[in-house]
Amino acid sequence: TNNPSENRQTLQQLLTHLLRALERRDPQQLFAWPVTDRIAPNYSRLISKPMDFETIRRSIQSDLYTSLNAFVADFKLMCENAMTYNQPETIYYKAAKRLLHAGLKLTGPEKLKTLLSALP
Ligand SMILES: COc1ccc(C(=O)NC2CCC2)cc1-c1cc(C(C)=O)n2cccnc12
Repeated sequence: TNNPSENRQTLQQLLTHLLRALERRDPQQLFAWPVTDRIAPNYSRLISKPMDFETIRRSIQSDLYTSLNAFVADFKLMCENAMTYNQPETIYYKAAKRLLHAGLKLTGPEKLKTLLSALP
């Protein structure tokens, strides 16, 4: 519809659905909350824009994302941060790589067509 508030609500519903689908692929909840310097030494010095699923959820709820692309950009940032800070042989790097590929498939044009066709 061309009703902005309806469109915003639909986008929020879509993003919340995608967020849940992505969170399911992080059963160990390694991406659920912000990484602290306590569990990852020097993290805040090395990673300039931290991102995690809880922060993404808050952004959806406060209408920070006005497009799917903005949501996907934060998701990719979250995965890329983990592949920057952690060495390739760590569980965090490997989990981030798997999550990134799963996420890009989920938000790719093919899958989105089916999702969008299911919307009201
Ligand atoms: C919210 O962040 C976390 C929360 C919990 C855990 C955790 O449960 N780690 C145990 C699984 C093997 C030790 C790890 C992390 C964690 C994420 C990350 C990321 C995402 O880089 N990380 C990097 C180094 C050390 N720990 C972590």
